[in-house]
Amino acid sequence: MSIGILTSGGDCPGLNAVIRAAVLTGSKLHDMEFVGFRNGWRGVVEADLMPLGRPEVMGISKQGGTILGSSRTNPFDGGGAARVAQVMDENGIDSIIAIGGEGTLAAAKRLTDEGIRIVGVPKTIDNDLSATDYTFGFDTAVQIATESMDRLRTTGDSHGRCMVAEVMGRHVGWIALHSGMAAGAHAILIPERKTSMDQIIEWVESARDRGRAPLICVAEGFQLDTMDDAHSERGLDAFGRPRLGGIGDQLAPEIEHRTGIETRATTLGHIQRGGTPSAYDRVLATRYGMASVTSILEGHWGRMVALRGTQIVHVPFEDALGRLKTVPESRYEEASVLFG
Ligand SMILES: Nc1ncnc2c1ncn2[C@@H]1O[C@H](COP(=O)(O)OP(=O)(O)O)[C@@H](O)[C@H]1O
Ligand SMILES: O=P(O)(O)OC[C@H]1O[C@](O)(COP(=O)(O)O)[C@@H](O)[C@@H]1O
Ligand SMILES: [Mg+2]
Repeated sequence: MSIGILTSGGDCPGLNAVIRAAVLTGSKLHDMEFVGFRNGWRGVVEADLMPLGRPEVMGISKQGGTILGSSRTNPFDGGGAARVAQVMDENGIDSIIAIGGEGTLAAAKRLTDEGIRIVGVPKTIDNDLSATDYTFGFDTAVQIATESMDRLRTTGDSHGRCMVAEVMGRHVGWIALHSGMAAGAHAILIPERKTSMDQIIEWVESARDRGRAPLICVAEGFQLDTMDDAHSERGLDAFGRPRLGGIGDQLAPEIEHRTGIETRATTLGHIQRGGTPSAYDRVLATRYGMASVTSILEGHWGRMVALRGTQIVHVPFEDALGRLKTVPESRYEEASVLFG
């Protein structure tokens, strides 16, 4: 049995650990063979394949990124299910493990509905996919953001400055909430909760009045209550979505102007997505990779592996689509008790 693996959408640490685990489990225990599709769905529609045996996956679980490459290609722009079936047939590929976020899984669902044998592995650094408690990459991003804010604090303390740290989080504030709590930020600003400038100033001044150098953690998708859309000044991505980033730079001068505290903003950006995955992410990714092989053996087409508590389960793609896993109000209220 030959299986094709692809990684699609934005990368995150842990993708290689999924690939390694699937290849090792499948080849060791079940006599499966694997090939890699290069650059997500693009490699499928363009029949751009690479060998994926044990030598190719040796030692890669600690490597960031994806050895297969990624893209935001839509397979329906390149021939859809008919083309995918043709490429699989010509290369003797029985089924596909698609590792990706809600976009990748939406494409996978449409292809599965048309008879292509696909199982999914959820991927998002933002941790916003429904139907799974956690996705790999998130823990690493939170760790990097926390360490970065710890560093911003020492320099902020030295100069008595207000430091604004902008973290990833397009639609949801999980990275901001967790890293902001871990770093003891004086305010955490997330896309789920529009907030007024007056409120932010109150938190900043309260921290300053207690002799602290204020630290603000803001998710890139955060909006002030006066904004209609998330801040974007960098054009559109390949899928036509606004590239976010820069809300921290918007807030900093306003905070400085209104409080008189010298304020500096740092956008962490892709630093959060690069480099070696945390141990937690490697374990989760490895378990997902192993479970995806079970999915194939049991013919769970149109389903993805997911984490429920400590168990790996298999859920239909549609459970992960349509509705994002946002930060519940109660989690934000809990954190906000310590703001200011
Ligand atoms: N509804 C859809 N049908 C088919 N392809 C889709 C759909 N939504 C997204 N895609 C394709 O999947 C790609 C990956 O999705 P994207 O949102 O960029 O990443 P992720 O999989 O990480 O969410 C998109 O660029 C697009 O080409
Ligand atoms: O720079 P890129 O690749 O367009 O991606 C940036 C976006 O990807 C994200 O990290 C989301 O990625 P996920 O698909 O992993 O959830 C956002 O936070 C960010 O806006
Ligand atoms: Mg997406």
